[in-house]
Parts: sequence; C-alpha cells; structure tokens
Amino acid sequence: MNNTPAELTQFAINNITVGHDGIAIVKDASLTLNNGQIGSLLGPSGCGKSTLLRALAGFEPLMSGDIVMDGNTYSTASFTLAPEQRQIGMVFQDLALFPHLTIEENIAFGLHNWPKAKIEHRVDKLLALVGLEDMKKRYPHSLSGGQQQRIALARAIAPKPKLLLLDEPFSGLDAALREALVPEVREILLKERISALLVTHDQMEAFAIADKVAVMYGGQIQQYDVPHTIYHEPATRFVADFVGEGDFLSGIVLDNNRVQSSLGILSINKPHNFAVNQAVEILVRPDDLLHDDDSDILATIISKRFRGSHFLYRVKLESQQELYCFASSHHNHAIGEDIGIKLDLDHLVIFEQ
Ligand SMILES: Nc1ncnc2c1ncn2[C@@H]1O[C@H](COP(=O)(O)OP(=O)(O)OP(=O)(O)O)[C@@H](O)[C@H]1O
Repeated sequence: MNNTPAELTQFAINNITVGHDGIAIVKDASLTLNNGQIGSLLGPSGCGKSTLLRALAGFEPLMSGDIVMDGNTYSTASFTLAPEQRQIGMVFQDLALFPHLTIEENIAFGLHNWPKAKIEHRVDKLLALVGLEDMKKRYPHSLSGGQQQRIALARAIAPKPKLLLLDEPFSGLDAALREALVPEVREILLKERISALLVTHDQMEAFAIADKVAVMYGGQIQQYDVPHTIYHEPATRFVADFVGEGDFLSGIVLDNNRVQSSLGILSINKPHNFAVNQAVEILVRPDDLLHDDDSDILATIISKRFRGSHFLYRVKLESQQELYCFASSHHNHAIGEDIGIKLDLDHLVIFEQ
C-alpha cells in the first residue's frame, strides 16, 4: 500500500549514540515520526532525554548513527548541520520571551525575512490560534504563566518549522493549568500540522499529547509505541514499572498456554519463550484486579486512596503478596476488611523472575 504524503516518515533517528568525552549518554537510539505526528520522550531524570533532543536540534554531534529529515541528512558521526539550518523550532521550560518586546513583536521575532503584510497575517493567525488576540500590544510580564507559554509556542511555530521540540514546557506551571494547556497545545499543533517531539518525565503529559511515546532509561529507548501499547504491553520490566501503577504477581509457567499464580491458573494468549516450570512475574495493573463481592478469593485491605470516581485499594492476598485494586467509590470498605477480588486480565504481560 502506498503512503499518502501525510503518512510519510518525516524524520528518522537511526541508531544514534551521543556523548561527551567519549562517554555515551544516549546509546543506539532509534525513532521515526511521520508528518504531523507528535512524539514524546519519557523517562526519569538523567536518562538522556535532553541530550537526544539537543542532538536533534544540532547542538550535540553524534558519535555514531544518523539523523535524517525529509530525506536530508542532518547529522552523522562526521557531519552536523548547523542548528539554524534545520528548520526546527524549540520551546523550553524557561520560555524566555523577550521582555522588552510586545507580544506581537515576540511572535514576529523569527519572521524578519518575511514581507510585512505576511508577518501581520501570520501573527494575527497565531494569536487567534492560541486565543490571545486581545494581548498583542501587551508585554510578557503582564501575562499569566499559561498565557506566556502559549505565546512561546506561537513564537516557535510562527516560521512554520518542520519540527517543533518541546523540552519540559509545562513543568513551571501548576497542575491545573498544565492539565488544561496540554490538550490545547496538542490541538494547536494538529491544526498547524507541525510535527513535534516533547520531552517530559510525566507520563500523563506524554499520554495526553503524544501519538507515540519513547520510554528512555539509561540512555536507551526501551520502547517506542502508541500510549495504549506502552501501558498495556510494556516491552521491558523498566517500562512496566515506570509507566502506570502496577505490581508483579509471582507465577510458574505450566505450558505454552498457562501459568500458575496465587490467583489461580491464568492463560497466556501470546507465543512466549519461557520454559516449563520457569519462575516468572506477571504484571497486574490496578484496573486488572477488580473488587467482586461474589468472588471466592479474598484479600485484606491494607490501605486505600479515594480518587473521586473510585478507590485505589492496596490489598494483601493469602500468599502475602500485595496488589493494587480499583473499586467504584460506591464500595467504601475499611482498612483491615476482607473483600472479594477477581483478576480481569485480557492478556498477560510476563517477565523473567
Ligand atoms: N555537557 C555534558 N557533559 C557531561 N555530561 C553531561 C553533559 N550534559 C549532560 N550530561 C550527563 O548526561 C546525562 C543525561 O543528561 P540529560 O540532561 O540528557 O538527561 P535528562 O533525561 O534530560 O534529564 P532531566 O530530566 O533531569 O533533564 C546526565 O547524567 C548528565 O549529567
């Protein structure tokens, strides 16, 4: 099947290693993004997210691998195209709007080569896009943090970059503002059809904005996939641990299709390479373990958290294993109480013990 232009791979990072003084920080990382797609680099502090982003922007040379944008080579081990020639926009946490320029002057900053009428049109369009038409004559200090971040975004996308890089752009904002702004930024990028790569250590942010998420650890991309797959089918033990809440239930592989656990025999519905009798760990998310009054399996509540629509219970099984369990907030049980539980796994995620 032929790709339509919108589906073509726009940029590809192929097996890049980036480092300082011969020491690799980003190791053998690969990812691709299609036209108009939004990707996210998600990982703990120090895993190499910013270094990868800086390599993409042309601020870090490669030790090996290459970066290709729209068929043009941007970086190899022996060549680094200058940042200003890459048509890559950037938005950082400390947004650094120019304080002595008005909002419209800030947005027009990267458009100095454009004809005047086109600049005005572009600035007005972007102000409308970020919902701040009335603010064009104001100065940055008179805007709230969220408004400033929208202007920083408008300024970065004004010259129509091929790719926008966002490095923790929401981390200086409070949680409520962040929650409102993240989907808004996604809408703006989709409307402008600009591909973007967002660096974050916040999985909810990554899931809310990105079509595809790269989970990084120790300089390596452990998995690169759509958010649903990252959450439900983590490729490594690290991804399973880092993304979402979850526990690991001990089990013993019985055969190709079954594993014995303290919650009974569970079916394995995917081919696997585990040996019979091998000890394994089964990922159990809180939404995989349901409270069920009719279940014969009882577990003791050892802690609980009220989350509005539901409770997140921590329960202890007879085997002494502890797991998280979701229950509707209509089921308000006390700590120490025994409740019926049942596993509701539609597929098993299993790792070596
Ligand atoms: N110029 C440099 N020289 C030597 N080491 C560096 C340099 N820049 C970064 N590092 C190291 O590389 C590692 C990865 O840093 P990087 O900033 O890419 O991580 P990160 O995932 O973006 O972290 P954070 O979320 O804390 O910003 C860190 O251990 C850091 O100390």
